[in-house]
Amino acid sequence: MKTTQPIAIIIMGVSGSGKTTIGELLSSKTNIPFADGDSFHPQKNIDKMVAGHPLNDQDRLGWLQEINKFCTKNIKQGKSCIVACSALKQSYRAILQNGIKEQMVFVYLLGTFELIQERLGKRKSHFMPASLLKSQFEALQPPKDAITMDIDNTPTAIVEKIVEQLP
Ligand SMILES: Nc1ncnc2c1ncn2[C@@H]1O[C@H](COP(=O)(O)OP(=O)(O)OP(=O)(O)O)[C@@H](O)[C@H]1O
Ligand SMILES: O=C(O)[C@H](O)[C@@H](O)[C@H](O)[C@H](O)CO
Repeated sequence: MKTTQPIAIIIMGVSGSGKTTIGELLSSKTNIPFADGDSFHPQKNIDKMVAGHPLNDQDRLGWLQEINKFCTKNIKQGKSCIVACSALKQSYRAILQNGIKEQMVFVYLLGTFELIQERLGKRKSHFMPASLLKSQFEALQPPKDAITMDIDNTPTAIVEKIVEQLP
């Protein structure tokens, strides 16, 4: 990292792409605090996903606004933050960036359906069912202006590459 200005780093990608894993490791390497976007969901969103139903734009709106508020608060206080958030559509990323576009950096975790399905199959104790992966890929609009990382690599190697590319 080169910048001395505060930045909000959003680790994005479909469920199971590794946002929490990579976000936590990046946090330990950079000393920038990590927050999991999952913890900003209202209970009704969690219940819906647990029941096997994908969220729609309306369900995600308030959640994305909360994450934008959290990032804005940090930036205003002069602090950087790392947040894991699927941020699947361009319109969602616009909500996240509202008022802090220049200070927000997206890191996109790119992987195949097959690889992620396999990882989700092995993951223990998480509310998000693997059956929702197809809907995640259907909603996904890959970003053009993100630091893009192939997830078919070790977390350590991925995080090293992210650190090299951060502004
Ligand atoms: N680079 C990697 N190599 C191998 N396994 C990985 C890698 N990244 C993540 N995993 C594993 O894949 C699973 C999914 O990762 P993780 O929970 O971090 O994804 P996520 O994007 O945060 O998921 P969700 O959006 O559902 O919260 C976990 O079991 C994790 O240990
Ligand atoms: O956008 C969405 O459909 C959801 O927010 C999910 O992606 C979850 O937040 C989470 O990442 C799953 O664990």
